Amino acid sequence: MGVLGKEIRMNRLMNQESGKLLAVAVDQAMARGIFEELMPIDRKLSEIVEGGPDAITMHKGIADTCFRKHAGKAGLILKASTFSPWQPNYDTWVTEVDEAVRLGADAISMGCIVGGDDQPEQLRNLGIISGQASQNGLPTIAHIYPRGNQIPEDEKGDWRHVAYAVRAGAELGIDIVKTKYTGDPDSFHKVVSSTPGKVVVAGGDIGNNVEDYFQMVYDVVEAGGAGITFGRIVWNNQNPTAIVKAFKNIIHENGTVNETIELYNELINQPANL
Ligand SMILES: O=C[C@H](O)COP(=O)(O)O
Repeated sequence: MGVLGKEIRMNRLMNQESGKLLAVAVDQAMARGIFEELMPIDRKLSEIVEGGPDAITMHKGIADTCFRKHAGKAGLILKASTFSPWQPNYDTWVTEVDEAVRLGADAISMGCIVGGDDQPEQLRNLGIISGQASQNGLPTIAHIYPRGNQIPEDEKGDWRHVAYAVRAGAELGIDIVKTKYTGDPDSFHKVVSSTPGKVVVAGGDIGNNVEDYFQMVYDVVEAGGAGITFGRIVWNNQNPTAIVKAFKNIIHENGTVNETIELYNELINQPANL
């Protein structure tokens, strides 16, 4: 039998009706550099929470200073590592499990890049954090991507490498693995089938239009994915509340892409009720 604390937190994290996860990540400023849209973090967080995500991923300082007023409205996923604009393929520890527990986190997350020279150390870190988190009843989430320097550029989207990444996370006892979408439901189904763990996807850079993202999320769920942890596509949107509600319609309410486009068009010009 598992640890009760972990089961309670997992049930808080995953939507009880759909069994899926809609998380939003606001941890990018330290990892990727300055984004003007993410600088007013207090207001952004309020707009995101207003949309009703299951959880928000952030670093400890932002949690401590900005998350208090949202406690109980959305789950907290504490990010325990970061890469940087100058070391984009190396995630280093920035906190540990005891601090996540003190901050009231529902889960702890760590990044890990596979397929590169630093893979051994990053997998070791993932194995350590999953063991420590388990002992403390805390679920773990890995942000794990096959983008290391040993993988040729044109192979980084290959489903086999993505499957390797998610399987490595599951082998190390990670509860939820977040990775990149492989671009089509068939290959993503193979990824999901390669692991006993839950697989969610990141959003990536803004570039596609929102309709493409609705289709992507629909396909992820159809292929057996457990949901999303999206960052830029949510907080770069002119109305983060509206886009979170739209993604909810697909992930938790089985909405079609067309229904979701209609809903989004209704919501996009409504100001958030902050
Ligand atoms: O922690 C952040 C995740 O990678 C999701 O962010 P993204 O959707 O901007 O890629």
